[in-house]
Amino acid sequence: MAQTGLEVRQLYSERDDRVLFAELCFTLSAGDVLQIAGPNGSGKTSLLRILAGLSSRYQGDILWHNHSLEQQRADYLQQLLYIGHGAGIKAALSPLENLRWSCALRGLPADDNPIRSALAKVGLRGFEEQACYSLSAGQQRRVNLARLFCIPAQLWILDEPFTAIDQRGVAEIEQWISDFANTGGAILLTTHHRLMINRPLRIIELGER
Ligand SMILES: Nc1ncnc2c1ncn2[C@@H]1O[C@H](COP(=O)(O)OP(=O)(O)OP(=O)(O)O)[C@@H](O)[C@H]1O
Repeated sequence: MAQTGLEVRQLYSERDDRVLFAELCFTLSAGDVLQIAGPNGSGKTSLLRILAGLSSRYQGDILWHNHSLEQQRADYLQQLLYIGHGAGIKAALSPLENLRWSCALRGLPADDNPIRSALAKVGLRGFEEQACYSLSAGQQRRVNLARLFCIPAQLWILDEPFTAIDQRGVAEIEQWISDFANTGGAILLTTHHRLMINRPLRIIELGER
């Protein structure tokens, strides 16, 4: 049976005296894909930032492999790959340099080969050493997404991964999500796009009235 990865119990968060979500409960195990849906401003990014350990604006419990996040924050962050909805890169650096930083921050060995492969996988072969400010919005997004392929993780948390991505790229990302889940990864994501993946998809709707 799949090990319970992430468990959220009775999560509550508010912003400016407005409740974003309350009594939110779910589990996310190996192979699961969970979409957080809801209208603009309903709290999707807020929830993902909480689960990525970037915000403490919540009440309730978050468990990773049955232990509270506080007890094993370092281990959790090492197993987690969070891609926020911003570009998430340094514009003055090249894709290669950006990813070297990301890998170094994760304590991965300095080796350009997996980084170059990751950049090729996201369609950036030939752009490895060009400053990111000279890349298009979609290409910059792809630099950030390349982290999916050079940083090992058990859990992907992806905030609007399809932003600025062309139609073919959208289908590719859907395939990456399916592949990651098929190999035992767990994925939590937000998107306004109707996901087409060959895995069972669970959806939690925030801001339901
Ligand atoms: N930095 C901030 N300061 C003050 N309020 C904020 C901040 N970030 C978000 N909020 C508020 O929190 C609420 C939830 O925002 P959040 O970004 O989580 O929504 P969302 O569901 O991700 O929206 P979208 O679909 O537009 O990305 C909104 O009402 C927003 O105004």
